[in-house]
Amino acid sequence: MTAQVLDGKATAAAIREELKERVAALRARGVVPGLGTILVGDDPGSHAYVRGKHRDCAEVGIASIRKDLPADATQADVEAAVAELNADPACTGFIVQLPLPRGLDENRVLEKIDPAKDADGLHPSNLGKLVLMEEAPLPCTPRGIVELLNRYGVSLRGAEVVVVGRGVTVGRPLGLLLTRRSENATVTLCHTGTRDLAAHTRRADIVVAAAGVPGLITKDMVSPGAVVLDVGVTRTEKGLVGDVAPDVAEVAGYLSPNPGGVGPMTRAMLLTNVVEAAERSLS
Ligand SMILES: Nc1nc(=O)c2c([nH]1)NC[C@@H]1CN(c3ccc(C(=O)N[C@@H](CCC(=O)O)C(=O)O)cc3)C=[N+]21
Repeated sequence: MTAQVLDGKATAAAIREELKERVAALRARGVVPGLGTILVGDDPGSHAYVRGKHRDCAEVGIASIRKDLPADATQADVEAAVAELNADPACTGFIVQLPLPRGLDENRVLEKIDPAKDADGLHPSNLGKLVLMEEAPLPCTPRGIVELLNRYGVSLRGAEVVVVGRGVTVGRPLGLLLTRRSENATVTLCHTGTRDLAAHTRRADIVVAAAGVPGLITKDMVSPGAVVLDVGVTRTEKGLVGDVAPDVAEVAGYLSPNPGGVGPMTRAMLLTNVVEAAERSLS
């Protein structure tokens, strides 16, 4: 048996096609959605991600505004760039590319974003709304994971989901998303302090690997037919390596690969957040 691929690349392309129509409808009513990005420093990976986001915007008709700051930018410089995008009417949503260079306080920067323009759903008041189950922009990677499963008809209702990784951008918000009444999954959030990781993953209907540890999830840790999503990425000399060992495909029922899985979905959800914020501004 070999797992069916949860193709994030193709699914994201289909979502972009749908967004094109929504953007055209907004433009017809005089609203041009605009995504801003703030990028600090010269990490090649971060530059590649930001380039990709602007390319996606061009494809669907979203305007984009780019603010690139040097590696030696101060906290005040970054916060000033945030203030400019908050005040810019052409920017309907924006992100601060993470991680910021050492010495800059990410949480203090994220707090300065206008929550109504928070395209990443990472402002503390939007994360708070997720806890409160109030409507708010959702973090892009967790939302992309749920969307990918929905589009392949993988049911979350009552499913045992093991999330590996407790990061603020993936693991923690994903746990909150999956336990909403609309998803109704049962979530176990595992992390580096988990005593017996394999005992948890073997019981799971769905395993989400978002730890950033290359090859962490091996074949023996996955129940036959389970759904496995590889979210973690590590840059090595041999290229990008995910958290899921390749032979997991021999036992899993569905596998979201990396690359080609959740990464493109994350970008598609960023565009979706920008379009939704622009739609909300009309109603
Ligand atoms: N404020 C902020 N928001 C983010 O959403 C954010 C961030 N900072 N910092 C970094 C992480 C990482 N991330 C990815 C997005 C797309 C791919 C993606 O499309 N990857 C392609 C491959 C791209 C390649 O080859 O490098 C794929 O998986 O097929 C990967 C990773 C968003 N992040």
